[in-house]
Amino acid sequence: MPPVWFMRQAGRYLPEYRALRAEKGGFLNLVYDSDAAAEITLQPIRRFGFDGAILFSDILIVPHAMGQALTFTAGEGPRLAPPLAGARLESLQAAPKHLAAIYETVGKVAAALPAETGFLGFAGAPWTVATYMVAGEGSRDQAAARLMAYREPERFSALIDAIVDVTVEYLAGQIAAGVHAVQIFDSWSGSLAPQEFERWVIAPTRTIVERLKARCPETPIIGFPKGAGGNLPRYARETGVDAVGLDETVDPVWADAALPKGLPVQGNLDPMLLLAGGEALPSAVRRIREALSGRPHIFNLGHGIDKETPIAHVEAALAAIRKPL
Ligand SMILES: Cc1c2[nH]c(c1CCC(=O)O)Cc1[nH]c(c(CCC(=O)O)c1C)Cc1[nH]c(c(CCC(=O)O)c1C)Cc1[nH]c(c(C)c1CCC(=O)O)C2
Repeated sequence: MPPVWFMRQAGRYLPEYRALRAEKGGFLNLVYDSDAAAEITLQPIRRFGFDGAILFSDILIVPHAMGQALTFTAGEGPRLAPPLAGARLESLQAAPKHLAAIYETVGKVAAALPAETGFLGFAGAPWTVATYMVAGEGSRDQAAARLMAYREPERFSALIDAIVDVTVEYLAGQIAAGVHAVQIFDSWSGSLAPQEFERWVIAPTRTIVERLKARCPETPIIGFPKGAGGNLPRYARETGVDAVGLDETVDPVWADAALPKGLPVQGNLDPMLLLAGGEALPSAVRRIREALSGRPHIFNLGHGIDKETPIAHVEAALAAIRKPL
């Protein structure tokens, strides 16, 4: 049976998360309160016995540490101010002061986790983080960052380099504090033309992997280039990541044939099917497991769990994942 965890397993579909969030008054208060963040990291482990815990935090903590103001307003999504499209990059700093609380959370979780549970740290990939930093908010097509990359490639490159530097320190800090593996989320890798994918997804990811491997050679790195599609084999071969995450649009039979033999993969149940539930759920779980049975496979969703997902559907999926094939 494959080990299993779910992206966004610590979050709003859990009543115990919503209760703590209401008590503490907002998402960022939870992230920077290491007791609360450790508790939330552990909630899905207690309830479901996932094989992996993922640190409760957010990819936008890095831009926050670099000096952008970060707010999460209910119903609006995250905001970073000022947006970098118009601001001076010189205003950015590699200020680790925001990151100390995160390492404290890691230490608390590491001390409390059952011995058999893996512990994942994470960061956003430079491209995805830059899309938020440049626009100051989420966007459908990442137009602001794509434009900046074409119009001002040197300035954009300096931004990517700055994010790479902080991300290497941040991931090494999480590892030193006790995570066992790290995942690099490139949620918007699907919005780039091929050469741009090479330059802004593959190259900076490879730099992070090389620099992290030099410092923490034993720690596995999972790359998750969401939406990469046909670029996945190239990403797998050229970045040096130890495992690749597949989003729900990837046919696992194709991925098994196209990806390097023996490379561990993670994924890729559709979070919408988990939300819908029903008979199709166990059969989809089975198809994914069968397709990936010839290589190391970490079962996961193709993207984060939807906040409306019923607990019973998570339990049904886990039963199917834990059943012998
Ligand atoms: C793009 C991105 C973000 N954050 C993240 C990504 C990459 C993965 C992906 O593509 O989903 C990653 C992330 N965000 C969160 C985690 C925690 C660990 C986990 O359980 O997976 C992780 C790994 C908590 C969170 N991050 C956020 C919440 C919801 C906060 C709340 O309202 O309680 C949680 C639990 C908020 C967030 N954070 C972000 C957005 C766009 C939003 C608002 C939209 C949304 O709510 O889904 C940025």
